[in-house]
Amino acid sequence: MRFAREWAPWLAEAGKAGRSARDLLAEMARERLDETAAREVIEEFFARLTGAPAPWQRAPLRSLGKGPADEAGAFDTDSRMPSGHVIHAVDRDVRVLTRVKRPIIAVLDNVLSAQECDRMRSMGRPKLSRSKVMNTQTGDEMVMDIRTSEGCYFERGGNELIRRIEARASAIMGMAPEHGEPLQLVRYRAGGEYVPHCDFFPLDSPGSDAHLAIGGQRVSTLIMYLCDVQSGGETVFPEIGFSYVPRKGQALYFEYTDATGASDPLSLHAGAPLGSGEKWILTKWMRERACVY
Ligand SMILES: O=C(O)CCC(=O)C(=O)O
Ligand SMILES: [Fe+2]
Repeated sequence: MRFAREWAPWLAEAGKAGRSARDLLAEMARERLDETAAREVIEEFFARLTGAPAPWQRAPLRSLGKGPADEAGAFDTDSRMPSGHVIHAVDRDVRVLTRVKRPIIAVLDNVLSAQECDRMRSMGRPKLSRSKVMNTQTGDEMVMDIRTSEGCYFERGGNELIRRIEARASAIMGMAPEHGEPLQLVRYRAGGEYVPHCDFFPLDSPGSDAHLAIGGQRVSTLIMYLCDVQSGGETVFPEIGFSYVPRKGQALYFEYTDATGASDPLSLHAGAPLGSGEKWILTKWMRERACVY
């Protein structure tokens, strides 16, 4: 392919310098190259010259404000979430309590009323079944020990309450509701957990393809907490030593995929084992494009 040949000398230099695939993509984007074409060239370069897949997800962990990640413009973009201490989320003023710069995280208060939390739990209770996770090889959803909880989905726009919560989530996350996956409800019981994982689909796993085809990569997550938790059950970000203790009506927003499609490995997170009682969460994931199911 002539196009790939033109880029070959530059790619060879970049490869020797150990630059990551996402740095290369960001530079090609600045040169106004079509993103799909650029990704193909990068994939082909790594396959031919190194015999390995392009290291999209193996970006080294760098400190903020220093190093090639920032030169390439990665992760120094502003959050999609509106700025300011209060977000006017359609029918409710949501207060920002805490922000983390990388990975982008915000702790949000007053996202749901106590009655809304209770109603979502009672709507979901009869529909619960064991939670599944994606098999990275096949893309199938499977029950696995790494996620010990029960859950269900609510059809998008399914009723007035769901529409209200979806509109609020969309305002908080700065993405149109059509980019959202259906809301997912999860209940953990004592001992239940979700071991450390990233919410974005790994680009080097064949199982991701079918999921990426629906609306592209996941870009951000909003976890809404439907009850207080007595012990354990924190949402933990082990790479940065950050831990959030669930509080009814609050939410945790985090964002991990930038405009070039690069996803931040520092967004690794977990639902820590629950000590006693129950933990209920309601989650909205946003995709790069409108998701059509
Ligand atoms: O339970 C939690 O605190 C985290 C849940 C989570 O990460 C997920 O459902 O993807
Ligand atoms: Fe997650």
